[in-house]
Amino acid sequence: MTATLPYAPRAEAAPVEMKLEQVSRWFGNVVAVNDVSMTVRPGVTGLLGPNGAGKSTLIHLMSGFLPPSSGTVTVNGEPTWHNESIYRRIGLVPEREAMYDGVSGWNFVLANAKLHRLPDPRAAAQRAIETVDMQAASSRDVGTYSKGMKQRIKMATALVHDPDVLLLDEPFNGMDPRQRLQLMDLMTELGRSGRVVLFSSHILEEVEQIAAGIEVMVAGRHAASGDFREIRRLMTERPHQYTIRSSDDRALAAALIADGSTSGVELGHKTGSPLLNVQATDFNRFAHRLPVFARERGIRLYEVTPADESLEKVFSYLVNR
Ligand SMILES: Nc1ncnc2c1ncn2[C@@H]1O[C@H](COP(=O)(O)OP(=O)(O)OP(=O)(O)O)[C@@H](O)[C@H]1O
Repeated sequence: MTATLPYAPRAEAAPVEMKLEQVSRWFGNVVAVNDVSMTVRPGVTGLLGPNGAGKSTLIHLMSGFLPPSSGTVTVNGEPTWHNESIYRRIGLVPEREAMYDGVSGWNFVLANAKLHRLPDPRAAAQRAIETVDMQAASSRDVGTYSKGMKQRIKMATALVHDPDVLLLDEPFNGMDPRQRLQLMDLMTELGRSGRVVLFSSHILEEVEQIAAGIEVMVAGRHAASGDFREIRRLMTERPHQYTIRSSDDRALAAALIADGSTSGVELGHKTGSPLLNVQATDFNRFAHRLPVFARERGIRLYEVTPADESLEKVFSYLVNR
């Protein structure tokens, strides 16, 4: 993908702003998005959340292709739902999309340029294809593309009309490391040029690499918002559960209770062998004190395992704070 962007920067005096106000969306009894309010500004924003959190639904609501059950989504004050003038300002890269296997990449992008009724659809398609570095393969049928190539052609389709807002649903899925870096560069450039670039992911490290702002979604709700330092802090400051096996669990338990870096210590058994379940409230202190206690008391630590490190648990903590 090209390092220099062939698209003009947006005027700083009138920044693009996407606003969600108390947006909910339900499907029958399922509440996919629950009372979400947020403002997304120019630059790269990561929408982080576990599977099923409502990220795809939120992106479709933002794009104007899905109506909110309640609340509003606006771009600079104009509602996105069913608004043709706004469609020209938004580009969407969906996660799953039935692509016509028998159509060439070129024709796929060109068809979208025509749908947008661009004055010179061929020039627009050419520019978008060059931007994602797909010139060499553009005459081949989409059915012969790798997942990463399909992703790039979808990106070209979303860019063809030079949108102010680019929404990408899990864009790095199926990409190799080189393609991933190229896409990250392109997204960063688009963000720098004054565009709103929002992408979803369930991988914190991926989001941290390029997103200036992170919005966290869990179970349909907007759970947290901030830069990656704030989100990291929220995640490390939460109580941590550990399973410990040692040569003297009882003595270790007594020392930990007396110390105050834990809120719960419990002796237990798993598959016949004794263990200690610990809830550490002050993670840094606990990590520092545990080996000191063991050494002072001549206790051997056989195993210290985090019991709740799955991303789902971390996310659910953020929501239930
Ligand atoms: N068209 C639909 N009909 C019924 N339920 C839906 C529909 N779309 C989404 N849902 C439900 O809404 C919830 C949120 O789904 P959504 O796809 O938005 O989450 P997600 O965070 O994007 O997850 P994933 O990363 O797995 O796609 C899920 O419980 C899902 O089953």
